[in-house]
Formats: sequence, structure tokens, C-alpha cells
Amino acid sequence: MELKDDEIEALGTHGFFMRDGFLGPERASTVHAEAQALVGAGGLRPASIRRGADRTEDTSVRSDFITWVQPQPGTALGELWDAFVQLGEALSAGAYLGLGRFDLQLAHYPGGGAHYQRHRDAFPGQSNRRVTAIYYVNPDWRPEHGGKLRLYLDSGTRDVEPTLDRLVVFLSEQLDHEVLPAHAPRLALTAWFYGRDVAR
Ligand SMILES: O=C(O)CCC(=O)C(=O)O
Ligand SMILES: [Fe+2]
Repeated sequence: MELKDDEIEALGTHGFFMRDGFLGPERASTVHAEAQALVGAGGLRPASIRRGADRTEDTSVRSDFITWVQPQPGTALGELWDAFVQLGEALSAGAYLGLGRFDLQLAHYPGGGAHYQRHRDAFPGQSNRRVTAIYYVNPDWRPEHGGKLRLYLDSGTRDVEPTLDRLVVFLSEQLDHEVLPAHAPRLALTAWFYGRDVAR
């Protein structure tokens, strides 16, 4: 996988880029089906904010349900995992980001106004999360479903619909963002890439 020049340029200038058709429609639909099956199996838990002793569930801040995804060879989620590995390598080679491992999370916003307040995924020197990459698998998303990802750029806000097979990549330490209230079930798979210097 290679990054396009305009993607590298957008990452440097605005701190983010977006790509439609990351895996192609067939694989995207299979990822959707596998993610939906995980939700249906009841394995997701209410997301908590902060870590360790401060851990708390505050649905006014975020009201999604999450689980961590492990690499599973032979599945579409496994192919997504491999695509994220390649994305990390491409970002390191093309944008000099020096990325290492990543965590992959499945998040389900059940609709009914589920949202995630404005926040930043990392602060310099804290968790060492460098890049956030979000892959959306919502086949029939319509504008009235809301649920846009709002990015706070220097130049103003930019809203992104969570449509099937769309990838959004941004610098975790740089961009505030939020999930606007979702009025239909919304599925996202998010990889957080760490810097190579972290030992975990
Ligand atoms: O699903 C999204 O669009 C963003 C979710 C998010 O910001 C997060 O989980 O930190
Ligand atoms: Fe976030």
C-alpha cells in the first residue's frame, strides 16, 4: 500500500486525510458483517473515559460500546488488520512518522443520539499515541443519521460522514474531534498507532 502525494500533503498541512474505498466494497461488506456479528454476540462493553484509577463510565462524554480486536487470520477483520499494518508502514516511510505497533478497537454507537464529546486522543509525552486511523463500515448511512466525525482544524471544522469503506487518518496529538449524535447504529474500527520508541 502506498500513500498518495495529496494524502501526505494533507496530513502535513491539515493534520488529517480521508480515503474512500480503503478495502473495496466486497471486503468492506464482510468487515461490516463480522463487526455486526461481534455486536450481536454481546461482547461489547460501555466505553470508559481515562485510565487506571480514574476509570469511569460517563455517558454524557461518550455513549459508545467497545471491544478490542485481535488479529484473526482468515477473516475480513484479519484483512483489515493487515491493511492497518501496511498503512503504518506507509505512514512511516512516506510521512516520516516512525510508527510501531497499534491497538484496534471496534466501537458501536447504538443510535438514539449516541455521541462522543470533543476530545483529543493523545497529548504529547503522555500515551505516545501518534496516529489515529478510523475505518467506517456503515452500508446505508444517510445524512439524517447524523453521527458525523467533526474534526477541529486550524482552518475551521470539517465534518466526515461514517460511510462504508471510508478511512480517516489524523495526528492523535494534534486534532480535537468529536462524534456528533448518531441516530442510527454506527460502527467504526479505530487503530491507534504508537511511536516506535515505546516498549509495551
Ligand atoms: O468513531 C469516530 O468517528 C471517532 C471515535 C473517537 O474519537 C475515539 O474513539 O476516540
Ligand atoms: Fe477520539
